[in-house]
Amino acid sequence: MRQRDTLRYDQTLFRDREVFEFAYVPDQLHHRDAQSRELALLARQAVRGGSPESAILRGPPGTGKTTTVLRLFSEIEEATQTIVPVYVNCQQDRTPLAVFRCIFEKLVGYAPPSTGTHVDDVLGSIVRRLRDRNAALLVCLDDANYLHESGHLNDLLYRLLRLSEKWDVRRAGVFAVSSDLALNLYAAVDVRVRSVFHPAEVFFPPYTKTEIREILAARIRQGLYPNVVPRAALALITDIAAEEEDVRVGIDLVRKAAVRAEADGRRTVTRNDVTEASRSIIAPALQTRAANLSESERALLSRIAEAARDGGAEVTSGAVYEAAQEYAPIGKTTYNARLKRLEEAGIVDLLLRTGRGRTREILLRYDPEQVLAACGRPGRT
Ligand SMILES: Nc1ncnc2c1ncn2[C@@H]1O[C@H](COP(=O)(O)OP(=O)(O)OP(=O)(O)O)[C@@H](O)[C@H]1O
Repeated sequence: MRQRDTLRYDQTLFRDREVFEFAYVPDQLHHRDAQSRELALLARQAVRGGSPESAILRGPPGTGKTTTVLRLFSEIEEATQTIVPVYVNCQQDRTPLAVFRCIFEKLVGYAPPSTGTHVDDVLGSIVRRLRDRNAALLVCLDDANYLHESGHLNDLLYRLLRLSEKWDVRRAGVFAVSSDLALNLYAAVDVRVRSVFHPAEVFFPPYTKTEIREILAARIRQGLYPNVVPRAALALITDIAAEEEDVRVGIDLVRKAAVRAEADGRRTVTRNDVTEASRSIIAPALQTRAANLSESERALLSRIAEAARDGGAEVTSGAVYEAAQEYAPIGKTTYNARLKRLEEAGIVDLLLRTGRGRTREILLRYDPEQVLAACGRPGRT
């Protein structure tokens, strides 16, 4: 009986909840073939006694950088013992000692003593293990920008990449990951390091809307029972994730919407579940957009959000103008210019309605409470 493929009323909507966990690495990555191939090629240089090559992985948040590396690392681990892939989260481990402790733990199988350990002692143990196994290190420094910020990037890279010269082991490879597009990690290291660090640059562009939909659909197939997320709900989730330019937002929305439906005893997710779930998701794009507005534009946006929150469905330009006058009188031209700015900023849509007289309807693209929070005002208490 195909029990796992059918859903009974007393069952959960989830086939596998782990599929929606933050640390989940899918077996198959979509739309990252080029990057996966390039990184595999760099790692492969270590086969037959060589050393892995280094790379800098750049791309905005949620473009699959970490997942692509972790996927490759688990394939390497299955395939060979002569490359030792080590993943380090530099947001957590920001000093050379902390990073070398991670490497030690991976090689030895347990953590070094937590106090009184000097970096050279840890390094000594690492080198002995590498020699015993005739293995080469391949270290992923995820969020390497934190190492740069803490002032340790140079020192760490220097020690790591010079290991081979000093101790006669195979040269390590480094995959340095950064989602800070304004930071050029290679330019940030000094000449001493550059003499040993020759990274390839691997770029991860934002996913298109179609790509986001395909990634989400695959995740849904894996983690939920069939037909739990109908087409219309997936379309809305895709719209929101594409607007945020972050597939992670979409994955989180699927999980939250399914949890809502499940709690209600329903077998399918509705668009309303998605809208409700989206309220609890931080909207990074909205935050940035609101932060770029002037004080007076934000004040106007707050009036619109209050009207949408309190007044029901339709918010007209005329009504908001009246409400705005109560706070600080402004002329029609200034008002219209500010309204236009809000539209250009991608926070509202202005809809001209013709009929009896011409009315302009203001449609908020985000939940009113979220808009108020982004404007720095408390929401409904
Ligand atoms: N191509 C893909 N196929 C399947 N899932 C993906 C893909 N790309 C990203 N994901 C999923 O999206 C989420 C975010 O991906 P990931 O953490 O790898 O992004 P990132 O670029 O490292 O982000 P950040 O810079 O914020 O750390 C993860 O849950 C991951 O599983």
